Amino acid sequence: MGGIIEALRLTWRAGRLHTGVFAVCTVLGAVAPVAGAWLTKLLLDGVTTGGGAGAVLGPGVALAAAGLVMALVPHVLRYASAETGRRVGLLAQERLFAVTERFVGMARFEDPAFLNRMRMALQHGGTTPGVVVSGALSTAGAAVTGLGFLGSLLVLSPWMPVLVLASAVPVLGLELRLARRRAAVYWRLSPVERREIFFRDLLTDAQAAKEIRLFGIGAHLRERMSAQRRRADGENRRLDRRELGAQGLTGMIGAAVAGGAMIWAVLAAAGGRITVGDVSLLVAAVAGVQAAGLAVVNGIAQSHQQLLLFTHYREVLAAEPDLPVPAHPGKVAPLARGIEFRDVWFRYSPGHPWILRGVNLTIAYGRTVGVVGRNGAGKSTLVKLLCRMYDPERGAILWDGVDLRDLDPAELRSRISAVFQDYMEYDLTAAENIGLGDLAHLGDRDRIAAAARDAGAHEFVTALPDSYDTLLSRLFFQGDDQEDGDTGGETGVTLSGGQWQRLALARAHLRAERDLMILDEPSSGLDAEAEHRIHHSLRERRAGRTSVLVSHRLNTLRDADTLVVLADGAVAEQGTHEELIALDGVYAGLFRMQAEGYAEPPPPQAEDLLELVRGRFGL
Ligand SMILES: Nc1ncnc2c1ncn2[C@@H]1O[C@H](COP(=O)(O)OP(=O)(O)OP(=O)(O)O)[C@@H](O)[C@H]1O
Repeated sequence: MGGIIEALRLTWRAGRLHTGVFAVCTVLGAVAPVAGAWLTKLLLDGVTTGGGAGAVLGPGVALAAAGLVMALVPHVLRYASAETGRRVGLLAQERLFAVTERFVGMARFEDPAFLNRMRMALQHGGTTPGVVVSGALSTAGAAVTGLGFLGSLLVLSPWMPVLVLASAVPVLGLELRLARRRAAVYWRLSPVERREIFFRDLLTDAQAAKEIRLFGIGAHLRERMSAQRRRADGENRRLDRRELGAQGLTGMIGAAVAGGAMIWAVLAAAGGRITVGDVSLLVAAVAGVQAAGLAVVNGIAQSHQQLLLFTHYREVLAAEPDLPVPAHPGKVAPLARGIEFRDVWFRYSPGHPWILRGVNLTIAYGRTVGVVGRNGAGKSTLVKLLCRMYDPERGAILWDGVDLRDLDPAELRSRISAVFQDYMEYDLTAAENIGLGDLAHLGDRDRIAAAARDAGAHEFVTALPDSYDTLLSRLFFQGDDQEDGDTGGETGVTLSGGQWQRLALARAHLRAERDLMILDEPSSGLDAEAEHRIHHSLRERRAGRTSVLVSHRLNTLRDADTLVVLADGAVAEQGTHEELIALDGVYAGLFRMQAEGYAEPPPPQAEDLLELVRGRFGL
């Protein structure tokens, strides 16, 4: 019931005028057929009883008017219904995405069950209200038509309406069962369809195209995509067959009732018990009641099915926050003392292994902390916890002594600038790619260019065809949003990996005056010269600022105030570069290994080369 009320409320909010037009047209469309049948009877009786022109003129004109209404109403109804659908769809989508923005952390976006529900909510949240409203209105309209015809039948024979109504009861039961089954199948198929979409996107993705071609996995992926489709088709086919059987049965019941009524009417007319007009009325009434009954049943069944699917939309809207936020969170003051990890334990879910097992770490105000560790040691996890994308399971992270959980997450993030390891590449212009780092400066070209200069991006951006206005995408046409979608135009350009990374850095630089700068592998894709230049500018910008740097290139972290080595979920070593080298532990080992790797190898001897060639060609 709550679902119906919410669906109706959503429709009303989306467009009162269209909902009103919808209702009025439904009533007109419902009354017109009954009026038409009665007017036809009056007309025929007027002709057969020889009442003259006066007896047929009135019903004739009224019949023409009813015909006009019946001709116009479906078109207006279709428009009102489509417009209501569009408005409700937009409103429902906006509400859904507003809810996802309220999720403070990332866990929801990594939860397959939630993603399934979200997909169902997106698919049905916008359509259900329209279907329910049109279902309710057309059910009400059909009920009016049906009652009108039932009354007409009652005038002709008392048992006829009972017979016709009785034949509708099993139909309703069957349709409701089918509706429930269909809703259950949709839910069951949601992950299957998400997988199919995944393979479909992969097969048309420019980034994936290289590997797909080189590894020759196109047919394999296509088969996996088709397998998902076949599975969904199989379930839908079974359902359609059930529906076919059920509807075939109900159709036969309806035809038998209509045929019986017709025979009775013809015999009654032959016996002189009813007039020719009565026969016409009876035929129209039986067909009308049956059509109305079917419309009522379909309306109820469809609304029932849609309301079952609508529960996903309601559940997403009612979803609890993923991370608790106090009703009156504390203000986030500018960082003055520092950030402290106090015995932080973290795993991604109770089913996942512990990633951090009691991390104790202080990031003092104005200092740079470099974080080092092997792949999977938990460095990026630490960074995400620092931005409160997740909460520690035990222990706490303190901002000047205040637990992050007691602070307003949006305010906390407004004090942080970051380049994540998996930074975004937005299919937008170069200026927007940088400007998104600080929306307040999205239109400030000077600041954007300054941030680009600091990140070593200005030169290549100004060399692009439209400089900062160049669209960095091969998915859309330049200026796509102003032109017709398929008229073509200039395609955008795409950047190299290192160039994208510089843009991500520029985005972070745009908000560089924030209290904390986090750089997770900011130079992994840069050439040696760019890396050198960028680290030089980072060093200058970082001076006196609090920053956390994560990198596997240990020489870029050498001058950090503190180096922290993460191993086995905890801080294994901590100190300056010199202290850790003197300690001769994990860091010293890693540093030596890299230094040796960078050292010039001895020139190969002729004998070595010969050996290599022999080995390669099996000589
Ligand atoms: N969203 C996630 N859900 C579940 N496990 C995750 C998630 N993200 C990371 N992990 C796991 O957490 C561990 C630590 O990952 P993390 O990305 O923090 O490591 P890292 O030290 O940054 O590694 P790298 O040097 O390779 O970047 C890994 O074992 C990884 O599989």
